[in-house]
Amino acid sequence: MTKPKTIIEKIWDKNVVHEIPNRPSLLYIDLHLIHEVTSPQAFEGLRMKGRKVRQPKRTFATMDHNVPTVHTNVIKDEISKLQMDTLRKNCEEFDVPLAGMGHKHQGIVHVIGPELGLTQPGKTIVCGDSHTSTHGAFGALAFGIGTSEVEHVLSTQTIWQAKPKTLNVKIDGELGTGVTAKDIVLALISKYGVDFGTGYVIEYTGEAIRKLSMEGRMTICNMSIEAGARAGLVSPDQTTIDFLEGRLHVPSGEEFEQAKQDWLSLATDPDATYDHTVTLNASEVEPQVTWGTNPSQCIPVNGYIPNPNSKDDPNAQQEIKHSLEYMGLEPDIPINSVPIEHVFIGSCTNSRLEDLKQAASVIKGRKVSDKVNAIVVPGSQTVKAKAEELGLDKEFLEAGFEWREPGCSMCLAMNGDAVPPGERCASTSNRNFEGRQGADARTHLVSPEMATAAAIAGHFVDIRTFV
Ligand SMILES: CC(C)[C@H](C(=O)O)[C@@H](O)C(=O)O
Ligand code: SF4
Repeated sequence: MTKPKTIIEKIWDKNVVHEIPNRPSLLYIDLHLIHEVTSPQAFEGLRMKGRKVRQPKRTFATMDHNVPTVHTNVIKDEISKLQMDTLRKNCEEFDVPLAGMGHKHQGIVHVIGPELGLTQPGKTIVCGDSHTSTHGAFGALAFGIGTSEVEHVLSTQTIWQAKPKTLNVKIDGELGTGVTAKDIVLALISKYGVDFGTGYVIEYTGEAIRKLSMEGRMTICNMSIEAGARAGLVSPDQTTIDFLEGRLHVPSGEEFEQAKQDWLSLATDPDATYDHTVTLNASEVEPQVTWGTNPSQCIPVNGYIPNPNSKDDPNAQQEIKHSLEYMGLEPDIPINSVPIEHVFIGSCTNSRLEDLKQAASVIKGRKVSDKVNAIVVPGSQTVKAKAEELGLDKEFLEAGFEWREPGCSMCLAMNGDAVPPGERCASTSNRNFEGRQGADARTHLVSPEMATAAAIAGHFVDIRTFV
């Protein structure tokens, strides 16, 4: 009998093209996603060496980080404009398909890959972007790469990669009402820290993961990188198949039936073992809010801002002190008493149709507080169009939210959508680092439901009692 394998090992074995003992292996890449920020030098490198893109059909580009989210054709920022113009020129010259600004499939790279069915189980997927881990939700081995590696993949369709260790993150139990995939991943990082995944590829297992929609699985895999992991994935099952069936780049008819069997056979074998396992009980997870400047500095919504003196270790004390200072927070106060000035619903973590539906469902005829600026930024043109078909745009607009064009937007403020210095934002994105949403901006990561509730109340509020 063959040795039982995890999905990670199965994909690895299928895609390795060359192995050298004790050295990284050469891995074949099935899909290379591209955006405007990390690709210009890579294409320039090809040009200088007189090379072509090896597999243009396995390459797909979009524009996301720099696109304006207000309706305009004019990009004021010189660098943004240059990056976008350069991507367009490069895609034309090298024959790479592009869903650029104005294209009906444009959107955040990690939203459109799955949406168009480019992301499929068993694929190795890379992109010059750390949140490429999102695609792992489909049972793909998907990870971020640097710009020099982007050039390597463009010219060879391969990458040198050390075989990863495997980490089983087992999440059993049932999620309570109002508690979401976002709360699971924040609680996980809060429990185990921002580096428990270092050196590993995570497989998320357990009954709570099985019950999640593909959108919820994407939210969790998206933040694998915030736990230090190279990638995070979920073994494919019927939920995966149902999501993919009928999508633009997914085969149909007989071919789909065959693909389905292949995909399901990739799931981790029952007796496979991992290098390490950690667990979380979903029934104990409460709605989460980050209070600090990394995603592990996180507490349940009814919790209190930590006091540095609660720690014995001087380094831990200093870390809390520093974060509190940046965040302008006093220790020991309830987080739900903290007023906010901004709400951002968007990013590759939480800007899919399901996220927007869930965020809108909290409104119930109420209005955004007059002290809060709240924006909703759909993850893609497709999400935007579908949301508008459902009338979600009107619900948000009537409540006092702004309804914007798709892109990364206030997740990292590269396109000019920024939180002003010293102001506070409840954000559905994945990073609360210093300066992330603008110079001296203060970010609190939450779920889409919690973001809407905060927009209406003007401060954090427990979604479970906000009826
Ligand atoms: C700009 C890009 C390289 C960056 C990343 O790699 O993640 C961005 O998407 C982010 O989220 O910080
Ligand atoms: S939405 Fe944010 S996290 Fe995602 S790719 Fe864009 S900038 Fe990075």
